[in-house]
Amino acid sequence: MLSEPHYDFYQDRKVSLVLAPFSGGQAKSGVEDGPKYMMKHGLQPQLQEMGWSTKVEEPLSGQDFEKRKAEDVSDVHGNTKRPQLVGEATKLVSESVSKVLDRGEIPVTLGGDHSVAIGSVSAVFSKHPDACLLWIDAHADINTPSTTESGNLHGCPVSFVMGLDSENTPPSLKWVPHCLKPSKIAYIGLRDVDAGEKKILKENGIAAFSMYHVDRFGINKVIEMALEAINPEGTSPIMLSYDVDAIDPLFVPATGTPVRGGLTLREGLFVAERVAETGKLIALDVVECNPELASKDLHVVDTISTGCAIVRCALGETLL
Ligand SMILES: NC(=[NH2+])NCCC[C@H](N)C(=O)O
Ligand SMILES: [Mn+2]
Ligand SMILES: [Mn+2]
Repeated sequence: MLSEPHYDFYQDRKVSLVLAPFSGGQAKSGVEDGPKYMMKHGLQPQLQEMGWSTKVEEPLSGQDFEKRKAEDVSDVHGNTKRPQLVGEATKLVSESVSKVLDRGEIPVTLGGDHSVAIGSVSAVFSKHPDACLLWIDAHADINTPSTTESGNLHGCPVSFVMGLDSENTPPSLKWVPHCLKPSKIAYIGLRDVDAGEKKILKENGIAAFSMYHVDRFGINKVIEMALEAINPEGTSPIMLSYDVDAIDPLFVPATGTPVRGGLTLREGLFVAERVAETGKLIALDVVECNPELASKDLHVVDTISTGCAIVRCALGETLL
């Protein structure tokens, strides 16, 4: 049955864009330019046009993470790469998102690679323990320091906020609160999940909807099943952590770990629209836009305009 759309979280229409130009969660350069490109594309005036008051937070300004990434090869812990950098950057992001929430605004964290979600998710769930999390991604990003094969921490954010394998947490990430319960996260768009991650998903009974489920049931049904799993009463605030590689590389080519066979552009935007319709959105991440990986200018435009469209759709562009 179709329930009436309600927009209680949109009454105030206040948003803060939290710029998180950080690439240390993976090896490639360029993903740190995501926020700059999305701002240049006009995201802020677009949101203002929609009636949102829009502030900008830059928690990483004045830091030299990119320089340190290039120079410091000794920043490793076990198999994980650059834990010191990731620990510092995500803590700054977390403090910023926390401040935004205290002001009663919706934090929109613009990555950067997906490790920045360690910061945003930890802030949101510390403040709203009753919240639930929709993770839209080709990947599960739930590797632990023990299971990660690449050592890239953008493949691990969920395990840190869940406190999995905490005995192997690098010291620099010990500040991260274990604030997310396995019953409060659902995935949509999965199609490249590591063997170790599959085991974790199964053992913890995590709601995981792959591209198979999207084809089998259709995107609307999948979103409703995902929300039913993590938010059965329909009353919880919803955080949306959106990795643009969930959408097929035909539409979003400029991203670091593209996987074919993804969501269509419309399916991808529909997820954001459907969350907007609940009126329960409290926080949003849009991550992994890497303009440097485009092989032609049009690919930059495709990728960045999709990133901006996800933000607008999640904030009700096509509904209000
Ligand atoms: N946020 C992302 N794009 N993550 C990709 C992760 C890929 C792989 N599972 C890894 O752990 O290295
Ligand atoms: Mn991904
Ligand atoms: Mn991801």
